Amino acid sequence: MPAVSFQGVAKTYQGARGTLRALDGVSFDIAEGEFFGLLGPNGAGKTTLISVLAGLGRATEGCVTVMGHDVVSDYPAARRALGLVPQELVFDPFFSVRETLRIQSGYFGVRGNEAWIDELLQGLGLADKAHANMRQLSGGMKRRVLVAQALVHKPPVIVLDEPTAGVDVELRQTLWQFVAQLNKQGSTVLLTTHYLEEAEALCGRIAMLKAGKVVALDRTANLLAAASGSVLRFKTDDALPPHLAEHARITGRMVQIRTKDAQAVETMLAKLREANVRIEDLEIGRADLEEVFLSIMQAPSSPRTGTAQEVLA
Ligand SMILES: Nc1ncnc2c1ncn2[C@@H]1O[C@H](COP(=O)(O)OP(=O)(O)OP(=O)(O)O)[C@@H](O)[C@H]1O
Repeated sequence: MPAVSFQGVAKTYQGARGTLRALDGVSFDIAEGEFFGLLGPNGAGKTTLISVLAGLGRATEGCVTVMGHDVVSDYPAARRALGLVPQELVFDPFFSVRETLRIQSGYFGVRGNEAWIDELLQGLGLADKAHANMRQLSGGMKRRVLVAQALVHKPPVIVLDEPTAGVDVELRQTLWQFVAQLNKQGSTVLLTTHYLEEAEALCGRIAMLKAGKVVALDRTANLLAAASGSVLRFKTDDALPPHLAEHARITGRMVQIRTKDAQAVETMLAKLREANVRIEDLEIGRADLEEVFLSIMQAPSSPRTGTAQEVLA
């Protein structure tokens, strides 16, 4: 039995400009114990898919289960199997951290879990904040409480919706250490993030969504291996001519250009010289997940799974 199963999931919204298909036939399974990444640009449908999974929104078509429980017909069991760390920070400001966690436990009918609450506070670096009122906490600390709150009932499936958006390096490390440990102990993790280096480091398998459709789904290692070729990285103060700039990823002075092979590197360097682009700190490296992601997102839309090679060719 998969930990999570999406079968033919579609979701439409009625807007001023007609019907929007936010999810369009999404089907995939996440096995028990996987650390699974769900990636996609803004508006791809990630949050919509997670809302359907957590029973916060209904799919227009299709079927979703968590640990075998249908999220509509068997909602309480499906919801209990899930620990959702939402994007937004919403708390009652008058309770302390420990009270907040006790109340959440009560919501799931869990009692006598003080030892686990202590473990959560410890693991998330909140031990000295147990008695602090929620309104006294910084944004980063509140986010830690949000994670603890999602885990009070020891759910077998943990869903993290962009948990590190705008949080500092220390919290990211605490969070990933803690979640990685839970995953090692058997928890299934579904993560959405815009930080592709996090997804590359943590996720065993990744699905990429684009305009409501799954456009890539494979083991992270296979996605990276399929991105054969190299990336030319250098710095420059000069503007690239448009015919070169359109193939480049430019971040300030840093330029990255994907090339197929060694011959293509030579050709690209010759073209840069010809265009009088002075380059500094030249490096030739392997494509990372960000490169893979961008090539897949730029490819013409047609759903493909397990065939990133074709998408990138
Ligand atoms: N309640 C709603 N009513 C109408 N349209 C909506 C609603 N919620 C989401 N949408 C639309 O559905 C599409 C998918 O949105 P969604 O929030 O799921 O994307 P996302 O992948 O989570 O994006 P982001 O990375 O920005 O969080 C978008 O076009 C969005 O504008």
